[in-house]
Amino acid sequence: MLKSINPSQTQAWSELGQHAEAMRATTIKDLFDGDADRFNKYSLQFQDILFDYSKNLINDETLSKLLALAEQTELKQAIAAMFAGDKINATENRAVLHTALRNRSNSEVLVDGENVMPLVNAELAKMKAFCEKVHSGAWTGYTGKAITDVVNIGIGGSDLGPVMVTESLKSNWDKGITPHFVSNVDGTHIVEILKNVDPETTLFLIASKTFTTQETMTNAHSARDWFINAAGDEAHVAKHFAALSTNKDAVVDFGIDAANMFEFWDWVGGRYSLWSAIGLSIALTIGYDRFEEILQGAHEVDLHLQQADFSENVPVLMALLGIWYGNFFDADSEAILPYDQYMHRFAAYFQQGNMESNGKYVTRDGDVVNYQTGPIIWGEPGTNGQHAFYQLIHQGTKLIPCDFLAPANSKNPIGDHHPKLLANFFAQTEALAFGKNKEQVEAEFAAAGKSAADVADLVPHKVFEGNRPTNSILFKEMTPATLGRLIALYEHKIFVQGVIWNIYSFDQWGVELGKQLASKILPELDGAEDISSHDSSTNGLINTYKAWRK
Ligand SMILES: O=P(O)(O)OC[C@H]1O[C@@H](O)[C@@H](O)[C@@H](O)[C@@H]1O
Repeated sequence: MLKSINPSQTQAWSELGQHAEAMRATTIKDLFDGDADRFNKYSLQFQDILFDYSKNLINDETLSKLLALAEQTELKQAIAAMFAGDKINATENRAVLHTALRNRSNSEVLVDGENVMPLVNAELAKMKAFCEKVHSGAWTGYTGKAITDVVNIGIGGSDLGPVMVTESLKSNWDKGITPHFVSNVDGTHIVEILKNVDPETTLFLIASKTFTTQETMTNAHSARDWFINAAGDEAHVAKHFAALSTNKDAVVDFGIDAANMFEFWDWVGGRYSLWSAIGLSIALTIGYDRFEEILQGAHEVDLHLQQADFSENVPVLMALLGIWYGNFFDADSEAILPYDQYMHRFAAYFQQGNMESNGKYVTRDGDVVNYQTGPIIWGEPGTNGQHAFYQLIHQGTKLIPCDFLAPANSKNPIGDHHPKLLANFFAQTEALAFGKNKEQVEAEFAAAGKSAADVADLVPHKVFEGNRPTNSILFKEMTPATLGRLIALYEHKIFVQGVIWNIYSFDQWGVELGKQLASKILPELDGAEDISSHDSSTNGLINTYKAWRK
């Protein structure tokens, strides 16, 4: 159990409040003007990743107060508790040990007195053996052909991680397997995927921690019906369906052989599960060895979180910077902007990671918080975002701290695409920080031969205030290990913030009410009679749907 400490009642919090007032009087530009060494001071290199946080509205005093907040909210103890297998997910009475899944040192990790590493290692060995069989062609479909397509059926944490990782590592798809992902209960999703795969060469992975999720079970049954219809015999299911789950009974009830089940455990949260059997679609697509490299990269970050001084601890700094803007400057969202087309689902992945983890309004004591918790996360790959929503980041009325991410080396280095891409990354962070003031705008007009009087009306529209904070995360190139590191950095940022905000980051009760109401409404959609059991809006929507449906 983590101790409940109200961060807003710490000394550091009140000092940060006063300090934020003082910092409003300065700008990022002033801070750079006053310190030629600012980049060296406020950037860190972790393995092949450069984390530059110098373009933030912070100075040494800010950092020392933020670090004091981490200390006063007992972050160090919380980190130790998580890695030790304490049941820090108290509302579900569970340990939080996605870190054990990637514990490449194989040191003992105890849950209820039992070392879980033998379980983890056995499941990894099973995944490895399965990948080898599929890749070598030893595992065949019902007509003796090798598998060419894998369809992962899952939603939320059983979908977003595998989608994001396989897309990010698309340059490593060299095993002859094409992955597909079905998540939405909208029949369109599965129907469109099934149009492109051949039952003889397709393997379905039913990915669900609980194996009860409505969307996944509905899609899994439709896939099974489609398959049996083509194969003509239920006995062939064994060669084409595997399950990734914690719920063996439900897997067997569904008709999947227990031998084709890849297991994980209740101490793995759904949105932290890509490191587990849920990652099987990843391992099948890029190869098991590369999957292990992802685990290795993440493991390095796990060690870094535990061992590095907080002043040099990348995830801790990322978390503290988020708290600085969210709690002391009222920022309510953060943008994640990867300048890497392969990372196009990275922001979507961390939408779940952040918003399901830290979208909580009660403290660990059950009291309503008196401060902001988890930010809204959003983002699209650069440069597309530049031509869509950056206008608001540059000149809107909202403060939006942004993370810019990019590989120094492209997997597709054609022509001058990559220098152009990176020039945009660098230019955007520069423009956001330093802007363009009135004098600069006027000077530009003057240089173009325009008189001050003629352009006076236009000038305010062309001024960029600047002072928009960004982090820059530059890495050498996208490799499985690098991706593992990047994901783990963001995961731990979320954890650190949850500790400081005194909330439970590893439950997700907020998704339950909608599920309950949907199962109540579903039978009401049968038949033609009008419904009157809800409020007038819900009744009106249901009854209009019934009247309109063909
Ligand atoms: O993996 P299963 O159990 O199908 O859950 C899938 C998803 O369900 C949602 O309701 C959330 O709770 C997510 O955290 C979870 O990842």
